[in-house]
Amino acid sequence: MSLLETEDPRDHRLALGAGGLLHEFNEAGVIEAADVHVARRVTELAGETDETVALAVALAVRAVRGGSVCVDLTSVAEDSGLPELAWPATHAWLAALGASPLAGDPPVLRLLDDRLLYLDRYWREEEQVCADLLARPAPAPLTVEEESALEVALDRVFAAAGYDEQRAAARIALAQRTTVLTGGPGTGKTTTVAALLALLAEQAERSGGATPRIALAAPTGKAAARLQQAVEEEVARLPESDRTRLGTLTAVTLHRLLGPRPDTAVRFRHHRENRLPHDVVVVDETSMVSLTMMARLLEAVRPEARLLLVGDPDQLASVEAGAVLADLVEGLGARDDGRIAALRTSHRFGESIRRLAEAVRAGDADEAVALLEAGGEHVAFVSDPDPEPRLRALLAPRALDLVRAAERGDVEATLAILERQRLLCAHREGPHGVRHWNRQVERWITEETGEPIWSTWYAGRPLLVTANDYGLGVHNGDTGVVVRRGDGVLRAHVAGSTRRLDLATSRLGQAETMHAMTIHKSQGSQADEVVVLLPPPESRLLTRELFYTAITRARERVVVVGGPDDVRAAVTRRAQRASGLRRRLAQA
Ligand SMILES: Nc1ncnc2c1ncn2[C@@H]1O[C@H](COP(=O)(O)OP(=O)(O)OP(=O)(O)O)[C@@H](O)[C@H]1O
Repeated sequence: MSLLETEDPRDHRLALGAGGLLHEFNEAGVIEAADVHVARRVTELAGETDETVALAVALAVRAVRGGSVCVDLTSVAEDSGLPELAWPATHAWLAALGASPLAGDPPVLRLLDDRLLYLDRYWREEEQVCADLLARPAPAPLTVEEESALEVALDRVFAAAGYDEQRAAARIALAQRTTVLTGGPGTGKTTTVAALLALLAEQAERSGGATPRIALAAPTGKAAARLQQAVEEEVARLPESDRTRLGTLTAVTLHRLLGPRPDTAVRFRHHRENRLPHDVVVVDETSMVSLTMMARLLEAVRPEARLLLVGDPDQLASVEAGAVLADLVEGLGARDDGRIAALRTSHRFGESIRRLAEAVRAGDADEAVALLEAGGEHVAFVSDPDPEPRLRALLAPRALDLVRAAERGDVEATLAILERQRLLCAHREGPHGVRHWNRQVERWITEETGEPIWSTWYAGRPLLVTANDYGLGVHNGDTGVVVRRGDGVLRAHVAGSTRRLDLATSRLGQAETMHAMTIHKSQGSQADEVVVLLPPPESRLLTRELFYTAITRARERVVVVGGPDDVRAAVTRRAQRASGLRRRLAQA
């Protein structure tokens, strides 16, 4: 079977008129029409006639589409699953690339280590991220008095027993300008952040400085809202002196922090010449940050500001190219001058969810299947050949509760019901996809209420915002629900990153129904119960990172729907992303 299943000669993924190597690789499904077009255009403009170079350009473009920032020319034939194609010999290929005008000045293509081929933009972004990170100066070591004051302060902010791991993480973070704080769900990352902010505020006060300006940010509106709520809860547990020092903290999206510009989506108001004013910048859910966004963030943060990058490197990487958090953990972790602050003990999950997540993270398929089959209060496995009846029993009651509360006009109740459960799918389309299951849930609602759903907008329709609209104050990833107002009019209530919004349905341009959502879109959010619908083993989307991300969205219970083979395939397949960042960071 070819990679893109391009048996149909009219397939849009086949480039018309492509000849030679490009044609062969396009037809085999390794590259798509768009890759071919870019490769032909770029080589034509440069006067490059070597078709192995054109193929390399097409592969570099394809790599970015797949989330990698570069392509490894030494392994691409093997990785493609089609080594029998006419792949150029690596040595000759590298020589052709080295001699190509595309590698000239200004370069279009860049090679790292005679192995990794980049489009220039990503090469430069990687280089910049590496240079900016390593250029951040270490803070001055603490004096003896400061050390003993810190001990007292640590005893205060981590007053109870059982916080040794977090204490150690806070100490690492205080000794560095940039800290990567990692940990799975519920390992106390936010608790550590709150304590650390209190320690920094106290240090500033002790040294006679002003209260530090703190920025809290996350890649999506939903993640920012969660961050804000979690930090508020953890700050509320601190002694009054610390609470007073910290004041009110507000979390925003990274886009908002950097200042969006109407003319471009990849540049911001804050940059190297107009830095962010903050003394401390905390970024949560860093696994979702792309290479481009990390480059923009690092050039905007003042070199002497504290930067705390928080996240779980085992989760899915960003939608756009890069696997920055995992690269930072490995790259900085390999250096003598940068320490990763890692939290490992979960304080929130029921033991069974934690063990399942750990088995998946570690790639232990037997253990994952055994835990699912054993089941329990917090974990359930639906492996029936036709799961629909069990899914209906699981999902229809919540959907109906939503409709009833929305018809009553009870906004608080509908938004709370929304948080109770999520149906997560790997795909958008097909029998295991979001679209199919959204329709299915709507069908169940109709069957149970006897009232057909005629319109896109109905009371109890759960919403997922799919684009930022700064005018309205809604962000991609915000969730909401349609509620009937007292006068009968339907209104869209969206839980935005900083506030609730009550909008006319006609104003909410880009929103989808959210009875089901993709695992990718669920990143950065959680629900009490998560129902994960696994696609069949051959699905290329089904990876360990995807499955781990889905499971760890659950606060109290996870239901996995699929067969043992689907689970095994998910645990075994890795989401590989090519990048040179970890190598650059480790060796610079
Ligand atoms: N050392 C500890 N002992 C007991 N409970 C703790 C400890 N650390 C944190 N907690 C509690 O565990 C819960 C999870 O902590 P926290 O929110 O800080 O984790 P997190 O890593 O930020 O989670 P997530 O990434 O899932 O949001 C919170 O209710 C917190 O109060």
